[in-house]
Amino acid sequence: MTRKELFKNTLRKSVHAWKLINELPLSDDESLMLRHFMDQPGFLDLHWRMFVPAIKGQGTEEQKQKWLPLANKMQIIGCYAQTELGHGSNVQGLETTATFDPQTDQFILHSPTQTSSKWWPGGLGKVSTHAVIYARLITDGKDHGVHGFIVQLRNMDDHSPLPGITIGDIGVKFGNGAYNSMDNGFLMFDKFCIPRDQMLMRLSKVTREGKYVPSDVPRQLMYGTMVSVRQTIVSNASIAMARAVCIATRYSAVRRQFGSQNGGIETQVIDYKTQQNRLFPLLASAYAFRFVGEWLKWLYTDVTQRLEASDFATLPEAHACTAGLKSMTTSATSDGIEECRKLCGGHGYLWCSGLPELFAVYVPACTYEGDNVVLQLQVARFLMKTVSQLGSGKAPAGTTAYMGRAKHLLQCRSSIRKAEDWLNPAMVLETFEARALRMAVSCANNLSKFENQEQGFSELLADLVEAAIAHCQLIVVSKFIVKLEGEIKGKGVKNQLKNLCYIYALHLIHKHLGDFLSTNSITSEQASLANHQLRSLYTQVRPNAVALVDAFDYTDHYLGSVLGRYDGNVYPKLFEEALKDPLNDTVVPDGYHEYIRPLIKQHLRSARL
Ligand SMILES: CCCCC/C=C\C/C=C\C/C=C\C/C=C\C/C=C\CCC(=O)SCCNC(=O)CCNC(=O)[C@H](O)C(C)(C)COP(=O)(O)OP(=O)(O)OC[C@H]1O[C@@H](n2cnc3c(N)ncnc32)[C@H](O)[C@@H]1OP(=O)(O)O
Ligand SMILES: Cc1cc2nc3c(=O)[nH]c(=O)nc-3n(C[C@H](O)[C@H](O)[C@H](O)COP(=O)(O)OP(=O)(O)OC[C@H]3O[C@@H](n4cnc5c(N)ncnc54)[C@H](O)[C@@H]3O)c2cc1C
Repeated sequence: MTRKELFKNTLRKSVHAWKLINELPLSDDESLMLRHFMDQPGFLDLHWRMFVPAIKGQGTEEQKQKWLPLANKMQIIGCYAQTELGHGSNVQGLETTATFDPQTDQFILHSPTQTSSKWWPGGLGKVSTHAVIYARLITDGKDHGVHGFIVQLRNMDDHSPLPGITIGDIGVKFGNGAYNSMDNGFLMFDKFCIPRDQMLMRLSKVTREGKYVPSDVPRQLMYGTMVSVRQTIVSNASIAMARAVCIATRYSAVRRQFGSQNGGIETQVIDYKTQQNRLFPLLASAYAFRFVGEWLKWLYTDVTQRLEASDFATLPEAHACTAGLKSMTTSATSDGIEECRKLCGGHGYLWCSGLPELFAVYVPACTYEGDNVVLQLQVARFLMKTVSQLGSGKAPAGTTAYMGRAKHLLQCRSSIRKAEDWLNPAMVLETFEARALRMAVSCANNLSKFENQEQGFSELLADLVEAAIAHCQLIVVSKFIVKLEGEIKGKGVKNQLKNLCYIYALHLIHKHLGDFLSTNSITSEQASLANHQLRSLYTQVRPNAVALVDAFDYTDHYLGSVLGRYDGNVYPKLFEEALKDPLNDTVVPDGYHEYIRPLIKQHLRSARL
């Protein structure tokens, strides 16, 4: 499809989905499933996942009563317009202004520079009638920083932009199809006025007289919508990873190369240890991200309930966990999808493998909802704060509880003696805890050598990100282990999940061996025992690998992959797909008479001479 056709088709699908949700009707969870099966980014994502939650989280009761019924019935369509051409990560650096005018009781929204243009918001370019806009609030000449406002963008009769608003699509993005179904947009305000009651005022307020009343709750609650979406992105990572792994695993069982003597049957590529060493950790990651996603959903629900009761104690941890896990899982999933493409050899590069489009649509997850490095630095700040408070009497809680055992973890030596010890949950956990704590403490020690903490932080950014990643990996491993300790129906299933859990943990040890050795969390002998155990786990997973991806229960239609077909009938179907290509509509291609024939004839003439 052309971009215009793709966009229009996405509108058609979205509206059809909305009709089904209402007619059947579907619950929230079922609607989310429908979104997965629709399998295309579109304006509904931003309306439901960001616009509505922003009003719910930051609006007053009156604002919610006014706007939510309209939004819930989709009588208005909204998006989340925060990022600007000049600033995305640095939210405090946004330039759009919202200046209160006491004469008219309105805010005047203005884009003072080109870099202040809103740039990227999904659904903004062509669809949304409304947006939650983030802009600097100015009253009486004083800048109070960034706040949210509900703004109507387009005329409700003919969809034209309202006077004072310039709006459009930012252009084609990475890949053919992929995220191009979405109208990511730009927007400029030219002294555009909105009534005062359209500032989202649950947190802070501007009175009729123009007095700014600051929030009596943490201002970070303004970032709540991002926390909520980051949490869902972790579960989505599992879905995308599982999809790629399903394709690569099934195809690896079908594909045969080498290994035959005297023309006998060749080896299935899945039987090569190198293939297993690349594939099975990804299979394990798909399960690991699902379990950590379930846990994160619980954490998010818990913090939301606490916030409603004005208990803000767990907000920093919820922020660190959502930011860090969003970052870690999306980076691993993007890399994993690309690895799956390579695991499928040349055919993985074909569009009909399903992997190129999956990669193209998935990879912006490393950037949207917070650049992955920027988010790990938030985790690092949280960790540095936690380390600095050790010994102050305030015991670390939640995912940093292990730091409360700093004395032991800083000096303990791993008691792994034989390969099977690497299947001991307590020993594995302690190894990850020791590594994470030692990396964090080492950063904190290095930071303390700087007179200026911020300067030290800047200098040590790369080390801090590594420490943050180590902490996030510990969370994923620990939540997998907790899952195993819970109720799992069927001993066989439990055994398989156990294998995957230890593959996940041991492959991380192998991948980040430098961290584990340099922090003395393990010795090189213990590392080689881990490798030995990993190989043995691969052998145990091998007979069940296809069943473990079948368990994701993806239909062929959803997978959209010739290589990942359930029936394994890959080769005839590759031919069928090839023959569908428009280039094969004619035997002699368009352009033959114009370019190829004259070229060949010229050679023939010169040959005769
Ligand atoms: C192929 C398969 C896919 C299947 C998909 C299927 C279905 C999908 C279904 C649904 C889709 C679901 C979701 C997708 C929907 C939409 C996604 C699409 C588009 C994405 C939209 C966006 O990108 S919106 C824009 C997002 N922008 C960002 O994320 C900006 C990143 N920057 C920031 O967040 C912040 O500015 C910052 C955190 C980097 C720094 O903030 P700053 O104010 O400067 O703060 P600091 O000084 O550093 O810290 C101050 C203080 O605040 C704490 N803090 C910061 N953030 C938060 C927070 N969010 N919550 C709580 N606390 C926070 C920080 O820790 C500091 O604390 P201390 O003072 O105590 O240290
Ligand atoms: C597909 C897609 C959809 C989007 N949808 C929306 C939307 O609906 N609404 C919306 O408001 N926004 C949206 N965005 C914007 C998105 O949220 C931002 O692009 C994202 O937050 C990253 O910000 P940035 O582009 O400013 O990156 P930058 O911050 O400019 O990042 C550039 C580089 O600088 C590095 N960097 C930046 N700051 C630091 C630092 N402090 N320390 C170390 N390194 C640093 C980053 O790691 C990165 O390598 C979308 C983006 C994409 C790609």
